[in-house]
Order: sequence, then C-alpha cells, then structure tokens
Amino acid sequence: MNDDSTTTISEPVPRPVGSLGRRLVLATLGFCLLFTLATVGLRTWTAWQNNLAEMNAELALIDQVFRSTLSKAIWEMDSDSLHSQLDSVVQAAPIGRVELRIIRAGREPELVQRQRGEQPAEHRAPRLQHQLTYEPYAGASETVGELVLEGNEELLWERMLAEVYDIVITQVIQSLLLAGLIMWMFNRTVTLHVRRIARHLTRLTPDNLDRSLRLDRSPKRHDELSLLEGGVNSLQAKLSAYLERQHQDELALAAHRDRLAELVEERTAELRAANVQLEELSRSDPLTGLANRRQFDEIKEVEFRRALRQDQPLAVLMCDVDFFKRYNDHYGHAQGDQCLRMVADTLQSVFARAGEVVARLGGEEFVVLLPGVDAEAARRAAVRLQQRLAERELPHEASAVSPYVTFSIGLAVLDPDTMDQFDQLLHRADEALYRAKTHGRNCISA
Ligand SMILES: Nc1nc2c(ncn2[C@@H]2O[C@H](COP(=O)(O)OP(=O)(O)OP(=O)(O)O)[C@@H](O)[C@H]2O)c(=O)[nH]1
Repeated sequence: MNDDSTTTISEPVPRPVGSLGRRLVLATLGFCLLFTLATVGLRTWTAWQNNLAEMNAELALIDQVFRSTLSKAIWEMDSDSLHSQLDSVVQAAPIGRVELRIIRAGREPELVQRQRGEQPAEHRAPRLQHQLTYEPYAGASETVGELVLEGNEELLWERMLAEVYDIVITQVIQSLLLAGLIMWMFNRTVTLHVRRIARHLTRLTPDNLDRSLRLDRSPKRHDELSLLEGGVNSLQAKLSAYLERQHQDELALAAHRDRLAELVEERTAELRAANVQLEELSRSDPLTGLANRRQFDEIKEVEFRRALRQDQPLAVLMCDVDFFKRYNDHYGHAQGDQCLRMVADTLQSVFARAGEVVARLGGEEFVVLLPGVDAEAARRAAVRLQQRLAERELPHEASAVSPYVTFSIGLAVLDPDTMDQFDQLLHRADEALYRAKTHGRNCISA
C-alpha cells in the first residue's frame, strides 16, 4: 500500500534519533558473535577429542599389526628384521616416534628408537605403551620387550587446524545467515510498520484527522501492531469529534457574544437616552418645562462672568404672579397648575431670543436673565411681558388688582462697581420685586 493513500501533506519525515532496526542488528550480531565463539569452542574441543581418539585407534592398529612380528624378531635376535620393521612403523603417518626396549635375560635392556623429523618438547599426541611377549610354544609366554608408540604431533595439529578452519567458516556463515534472517524478519514485520505509524503521526494535523492509519499487512493479523493501529485510529476519531464539538461551541459562543454585544449596545443606547432625559429632567421644571433653579444656577454664573469680562450689561427680571394663593383657593390647585403653565408659555413667547433665559425658581415665582440688555431695554421687555400676559386674559376673579392674572416684576441690572457675585444682582431684583408688591402689584419696580 502506498503511504500517500493515508496522508496527503508531503512534509519531510525526520530521521529517527535511534533506530530499532539498528539496535536489533547490533544486539543480534553481538549475540551471534558470542554464540559463534561458544559453538566454535565446543566443536573444537569435540574435534580435538575425536582426533585424539582417532589417532589412538590408529596407533592401536599399528601396534596390533607389528606386535607379533617385532616380538618374533626380538626372540630370534633377527636384527635386520627388527630394524626394518621399526623403519616401517615410523613410516606410518600417525606415528611420530617409536621406541623399543629389548629385554633379554641377564642383560641390560637395549633401547632402539625411530623418530619422524623434529618432535616438539611438549607432547600432546597420544602415546601407546605395550609389553611385547613371545610364546615359543604353547603355555610358555615370555616378555621380550616394551613398545612405545607416540602419535605424530604435526599430523595431529594439521588435522585440527583443517577442522577448526571448517568449524569457524561454517559457524560464521551460519551465524551471519541467522542474524540476517532475524533482522530481515524484524524489519519486515515491525520496523517498517513502526516507521509508517511515526510518519502518519508526524503528518497528522487537525484538518486531516479523518485519514485513518492503514498498515500494509493482512487485516487478519491480530497482534501488538494491530492494537497500535486501532488505538491511533480511535484516538484520531475521538480527537476529531472533540475538535468538532469545540468548533460548534466556539460558533455558539461567538453568536452569544455577538448577541450580547448587540444587547449591550442597545442597553447602552437606552441608558444614554435615559441619561439625556434624566439630565434634561434634572435641569428642567416638570410642570412648565422651563429651566429649573439648578439649570439657572449653572447659566447665571457663566453669564455674570461673561458680562463682567466683556463689560456688557446684564439684566434680571423677577416675576411673581399676583395673589396666586387666592387663585389656587378660588380655582383649585389643578387649575393653578394650568395657570402656571400658561404664564410660563407667555414668558417663553416674550423671551425667545438666543441667550435669553427663563426659569421657574419655585411656586409662582419666575426669573428672566437678559444678557446684553441694559436697564432701559429691560424695562421695555418687562412692559412687553405684562402686556402679553394681559392680552391672554387669564381670568383671576380673586385678584384684588385685575380680573386677569397679572405679574409684579422686580428689575435689576448689573453694576460692575458694586457687584462681584450674581446673587447680589438677584438680591437686588428680589428687593425690587418686593417693592413692586408693596406698591400695589401688577407693576414694574427697579
Ligand atoms: N397650583 C400650584 N400652586 C402652587 C405651586 N407652587 C406654589 N403654589 C402656591 O402659590 C401660592 C403662593 O402664595 P404666596 O406666596 O402667599 O403669594 P401670593 O398669594 O401670590 O401673594 P403675593 O405674592 O403677595 O401676591 C401658595 O398658595 C402655594 O401653595 C404649584 O406648583 N402649583
């Protein structure tokens, strides 16, 4: 199976830091080396034993062949035959040295020996020692000598070397073949798939979690690798489901957030409008819609300072409805409110120019601020106000000065030499109003 069928991104796969295959190769080679050494040692020891036994058997055979003829030659004192037989014995390949001790009654033993070339001082080849007896007639056996056969050291080592060479060669080949087979098997059945899993995991991104891992082997196999394959695919499926859920949650959260932002915006706009309304309410008189004392207090200081600074005139009219208590008593409080609204409307119609301020200070008392207006112009404005009110003919049957609602007006203008506070000007207007009241009402006093 092609790897590209499981993944599409051709990202380079980093070389593994340590390779399982390489470690297995080293371990297998190490094991095979030890195994080879042990096997070579064992087989060499066995070969040595076999060679010794074989040479021993050869010596025994030679001994058997020459024993009787040598005994006979000694008995018959046939020196030529004896020497020629000894020469023949030493010619045999397995013989390294032959020694014959001739025993004759009444004589010192005579030693005859033959040797093949130079024999080493340390002798490891087998050695056969045998008494030679001769039986001149039945029942009369006599010892005539002693035969010693020593194996051919050189031949023994030659045979051993050839055999050790064979052992080493076959054993090394055997071990290398075994190591190669193990490595090939491991690589095919494990390393290859582990690499594929690592490559698959490396190329995995949140976008290709649906591409499952498929190992190139029979699906009928159920072992650790198939468990790993199943585990990876199951993990991918869970991760994919989790990411999808997270995505849905994020979308829902974003929608909630947008809705919340909209709501906050709506509420903020509402609050802003309510604040503006509250601000207006807090600065206006609810009955007449005129500026209240609070707004008037803010404006008066500004206008007063400006007038002083610019050396401009500033006039104040204090206007009070005459006999309003009686009005209330006569027409009722609700009608009294309606009357106040009409009076306020009259004030606004007269003083509608930019900069002119009309405020209700409380009860039936109103104040008019006229920036840039001197005493004469203020008086004319006050007269105009009284005229406009009279024109409206608001009935006031309880009034002692007119059948209609009237105003008493106190007028004061700014005197920069004696005034440095607006309240001084207001106080002056108040005093003028008082005088207007005491002078009969429905009049203007300055
Ligand atoms: N209907 C109504 N009456 C109010 C309001 N505020 C104050 N008043 C009444 O206005 C009357 C003012 O009476 P006073 O201060 O004695 O003055 P007056 O009766 O106009 O007498 P003078 O000012 O001397 O001419 C009181 O009876 C208050 O109850 C209001 O908002 N509505």
